[in-house]
Amino acid sequence: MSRKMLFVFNPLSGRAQIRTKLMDILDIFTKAGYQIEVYVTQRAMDAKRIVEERGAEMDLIVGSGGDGTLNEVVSGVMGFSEKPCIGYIPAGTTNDFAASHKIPRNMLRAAERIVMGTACPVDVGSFDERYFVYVAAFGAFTDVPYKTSHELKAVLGHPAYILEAAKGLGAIKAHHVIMETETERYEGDVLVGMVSNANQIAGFKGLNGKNVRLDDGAFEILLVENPQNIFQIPEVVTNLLQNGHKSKLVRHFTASHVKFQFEEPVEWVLDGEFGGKRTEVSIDNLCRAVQVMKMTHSLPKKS
Ligand SMILES: Nc1ncnc2c1ncn2[C@@H]1O[C@H](COP(=O)(O)OP(=O)(O)OP(=O)(O)O)[C@@H](O)[C@H]1O
Repeated sequence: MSRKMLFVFNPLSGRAQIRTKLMDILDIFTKAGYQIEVYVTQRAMDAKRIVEERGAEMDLIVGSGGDGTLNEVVSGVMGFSEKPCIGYIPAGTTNDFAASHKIPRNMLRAAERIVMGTACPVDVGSFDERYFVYVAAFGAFTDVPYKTSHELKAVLGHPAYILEAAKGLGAIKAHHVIMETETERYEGDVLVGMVSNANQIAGFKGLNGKNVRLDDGAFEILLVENPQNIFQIPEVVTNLLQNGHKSKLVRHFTASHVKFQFEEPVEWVLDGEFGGKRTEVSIDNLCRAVQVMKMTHSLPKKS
């Protein structure tokens, strides 16, 4: 009997390249013996809804789009007691999740790896009643991915983020934060905070350490403290972009559970999408909560 697949994709993600790849992707899945049900998302939260409605019957759920679409697919399966495996074909602008998990950006190669791959456990973050697959963040520039228009991303790709970030330069402000993990307490004024399970965030590799384990039940937490004067800014930037260079203003923690408190509601971003405003939030690492299809051995290069 053929296996059932739900294939959900965002037609607008990134540069909308799915339009020229769709036939070949479906061909790869069909040849691998899948009976495919296809859904084209029409708006935000559509991917999560369709996964909740149809996912329980499936052997495999494949999502294609940016990190926001993957977030919805994963959020959709979290309610199932027996979760189907997930496959992911990156089609967004930065594709941080794919980079962290070594999923190829080439859509056809990613599709081949789904059908030939092995189900590998991956941690998921719970953020109150929501979920994230690689990062929950607040503060300066973290809103850039969802504030940048699809039209600009389609034309410029990643540089569209830099243009959007430049618009926000004048509005940077620090938040007074109390953070508690299972072992540590921190209080201070913070420009940017990131709770992540990733090797790449917003296109930057190694922000939260090198070779981060993605199935160990632990988050890497980064807090950038408010510089006392403008002369400290280059030091902070060097620390963030060059792994290994140390700055007292960049603090790193590791934890499975973390709670944040702020003096006023602060906007959070989950996997590049708006995550709501919170004065308090509780974040937990759900160790190995989902299985994602990945290649555990290398494929021969095609001529
Ligand atoms: N047909 C659609 N029209 C408008 N928005 C959509 C549509 N389908 C999905 N969405 C929403 O668009 C948002 C962003 O999608 P996604 O992350 O897949 O792509 P992207 O923004 O191009 O990628 P990236 O985050 O890498 O820039 C998600 O919240 C998703 O739910």
